[in-house]
Amino acid sequence: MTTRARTLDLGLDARLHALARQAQRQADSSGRPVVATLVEPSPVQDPIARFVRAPVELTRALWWGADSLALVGLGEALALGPAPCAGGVYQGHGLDVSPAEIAREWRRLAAGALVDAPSDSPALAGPLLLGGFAFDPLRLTEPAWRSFPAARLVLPRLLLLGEGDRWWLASTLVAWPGRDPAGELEELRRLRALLLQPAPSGCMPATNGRALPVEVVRRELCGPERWRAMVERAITAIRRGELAKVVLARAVEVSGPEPVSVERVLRWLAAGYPGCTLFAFSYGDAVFLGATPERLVRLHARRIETMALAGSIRRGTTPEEDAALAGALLASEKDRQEHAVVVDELRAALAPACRALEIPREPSLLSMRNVHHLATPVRGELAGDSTVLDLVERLHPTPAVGGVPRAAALAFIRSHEPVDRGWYAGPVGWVDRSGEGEFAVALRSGLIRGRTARLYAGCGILADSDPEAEYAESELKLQPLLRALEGA
Ligand SMILES: C=C(O[C@@H]1C=C(C(=O)O)C=C[C@H]1O)C(=O)O
Repeated sequence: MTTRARTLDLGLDARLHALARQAQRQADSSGRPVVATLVEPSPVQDPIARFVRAPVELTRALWWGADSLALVGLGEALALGPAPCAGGVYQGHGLDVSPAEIAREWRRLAAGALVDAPSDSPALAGPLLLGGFAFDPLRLTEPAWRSFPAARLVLPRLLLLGEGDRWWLASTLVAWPGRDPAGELEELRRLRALLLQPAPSGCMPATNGRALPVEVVRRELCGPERWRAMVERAITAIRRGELAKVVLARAVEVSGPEPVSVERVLRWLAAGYPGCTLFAFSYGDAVFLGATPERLVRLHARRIETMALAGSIRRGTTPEEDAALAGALLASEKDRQEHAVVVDELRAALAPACRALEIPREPSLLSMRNVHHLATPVRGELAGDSTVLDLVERLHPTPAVGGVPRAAALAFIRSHEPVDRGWYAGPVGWVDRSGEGEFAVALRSGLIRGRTARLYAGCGILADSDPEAEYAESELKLQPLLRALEGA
């Protein structure tokens, strides 16, 4: 057994070496960086354990979709987006890099990539970017978001990929023109040795437990008074015809005497919100994470899938009350209108990029542990050669998180919301080397740094919205993370 394992390792090492040399030759002759990835089967992994137990100074990413695709990115072979200043901090974040610009850069890199993969590995097992974008690149000014720039898509050195019970490991290096690849190879070897130890088991129960056990202090960053004033201003602007809909968000900060257990938060969310996409990005000293019900866009086998998600109501405490509330949401004129605005915008944004769009006429109900939503799936077939990043460029921000008209809504949010959204409500996801992938809207999310977690939630505002009711709705949307932190 030992001999076999050693032979296998030596074989892998030789293949990595050969790949690095070939990449270096290609980089030297083309004058451009060349990505090289080696894919191998992996034992079954616990994605949350892999994410949280890697050294904190490493860039780390986790994506665990409702369809059970799991991706864990560790380390950074390369990052696309604005370059950081000293200490990994982004200053004067005006540095806007759009999804389409990232798409262009990625196309070039992916086209020249060298991949050594077993024939039975899935197409997306290879070089792949994981990351996301700020909600509004023009607004990123608060120090809380200092390690999260307008855009950051990372090509991890190590990528663990799981589909059902099959797992793969992709090890990636980048050969730079005129540079010796030995350093890159060495770093990759070091990480493999460090990270591929079996994860210690039995440290953490699969569910339960509070992430901030005692004496949790809650601080409103946009309390009821401030919220009311902001919503009333929005209603006035809507009645004046300056905009049709705007989504306004608030934030709370909770802190305790000890650092937040990111592992507990993730396990709580995974157990409580199985229909949602679990995501987490650890950059510098902060982790942005959440469990979102909202897909921004998925591109797979040239099929586009997105959804309109808008219109919300609380869950009932008895089955009868719950059914009555669901019925009331489906029948609510206001929520239907709020929802239709999103469907119309998705249709308009996607029509130029699609051959045919399938959109049901009636919304259906999507129910989470804390809320019911109105949802309409939107599907189509890609007409041109757009990547999923180009589709993100077309769609973000949808009126489910921005508003209509888009520019007026963004301007309103920028000048009235007291708290910088950072990556909340921005697109987060992944793109593979063929340009396919998936992005979600980073809702039901929070930014965790040390002992403090900052949580966000928002609501769509129309002419006849009621500030108190919307405040209560935003409180519902804070529940998944609040409960994870404070206990149920
Ligand atoms: C803005 C959020 O949610 C969005 C707004 C909704 C609404 O106004 O009904 C529903 C779902 C989301 O598209 C949030 O969760 O923070």
